[in-house]
Amino acid sequence: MTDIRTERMEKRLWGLSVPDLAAHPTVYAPDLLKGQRLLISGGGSGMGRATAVLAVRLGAEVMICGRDGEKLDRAAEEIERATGARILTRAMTIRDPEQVSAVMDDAFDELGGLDALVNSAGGQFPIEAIDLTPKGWNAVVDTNLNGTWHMMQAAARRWRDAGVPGSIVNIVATIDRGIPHSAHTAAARAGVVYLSKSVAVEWAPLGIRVNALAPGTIETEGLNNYPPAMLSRLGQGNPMRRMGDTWDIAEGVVYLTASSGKFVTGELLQINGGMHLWGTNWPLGVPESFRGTGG
Ligand SMILES: CCC/C=C/C(=O)SCCNC(=O)CCNC(=O)[C@H](O)C(C)(C)COP(=O)([O-])OP(=O)([O-])OC[C@H]1O[C@@H](n2cnc3c(N)ncnc32)[C@H](O)[C@@H]1OP(=O)([O-])[O-]
Ligand SMILES: NC(=O)C1=CN([C@@H]2O[C@H](COP(=O)(O)OP(=O)(O)OC[C@H]3O[C@@H](n4cnc5c(N)ncnc54)[C@H](OP(=O)(O)O)[C@@H]3O)[C@@H](O)[C@H]2O)C=CC1
Repeated sequence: MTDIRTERMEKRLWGLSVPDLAAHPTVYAPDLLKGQRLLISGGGSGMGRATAVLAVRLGAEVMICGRDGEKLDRAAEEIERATGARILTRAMTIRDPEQVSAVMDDAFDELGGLDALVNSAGGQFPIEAIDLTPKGWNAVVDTNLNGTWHMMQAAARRWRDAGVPGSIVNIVATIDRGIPHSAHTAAARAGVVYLSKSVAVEWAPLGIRVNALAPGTIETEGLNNYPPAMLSRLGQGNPMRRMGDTWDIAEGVVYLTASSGKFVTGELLQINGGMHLWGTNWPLGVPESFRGTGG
């Protein structure tokens, strides 16, 4: 690890900044998304913000939403400064269907329609499943499963009513071997994956494609929600033995939404260094019974 990276990690400045993202090389042609309109939940930080930067760099118009209006405005200002592109922001929670409906109306009105919805809003807290309270369980399931569903259905209804196609990408998590110490989110994300596969079939006649993207451990400020014990082992929980970056995810989202993905629906794209095959994170530390077993 370089000294600069160590310093950034110690200051808990995870991941690529907006200027980094604005200058990052991309495999895509500059006008790939010209004329496309995207709504990105959780677009004020992390993977959602990286996707917003890549999308505007490729010519798209973007609205980002999340709970913290100041965070969204800060992201929009940084993006304008770094790329010259103006994006729209809306403070809301995906957990409230009425707020979801309002943001979707705004996106369709103010962007003049919508081509793609990217659901990057979500999160959880590490806990041993046996200690979960009903309130904690409900908070995580309501955010990650119900909230994502409200967004998906609200977009799909408007595409159906307008008789136009659309595309949805749901950012989930690597769930193939469960997520010990995060069973609540594993359950919710598994729900989103199979929800996505189900409506990919139901909505194909409407011209709506629905895909999921499973990130592994990705360097974002979201990691500040985790205990230092986990942070010191970050990146070891996959066969590539490193973290991914938000550009890995942003380019994956664009692959699925752009014409490159026009024959892809109901898919789960894993961008995780092979984490679905080997490795665990144990956010609260490796339990005694699993020590020395190689993850
Ligand atoms: C997994 C692999 C790596 C993944 C990395 C990432 O995803 S990076 C991205 C990560 N980014 C994020 O995760 C950011 C987004 N995450 C969030 O916004 C929240 O974590 C949330 C969605 C889970 C809760 O939303 P909310 O506003 O409804 O929450 P609230 O605060 O009102 O709590 C409701 C109840 O939940 C419980 N409880 C909560 N925290 C803890 C805890 N630490 N400990 C124990 N329990 C906890 C508690 O029961 C609480 O009720 P109480 O006892 O207070 O009456
Ligand atoms: N980083 C990683 O290693 C991994 C991340 N993930 C998941 O990927 C997604 C993106 O994460 P990442 O970019 O790392 O983390 P961030 O915490 O940076 O992004 C999550 C975003 O979701 C928004 N959000 C959370 N709850 C709500 C809500 N109820 N309504 C609207 N917006 C909400 C947050 O904004 P605000 O606080 O303003 O609402 C935040 O911008 C999340 O679902 C995350 O859990 C999955 C596996 C690994």
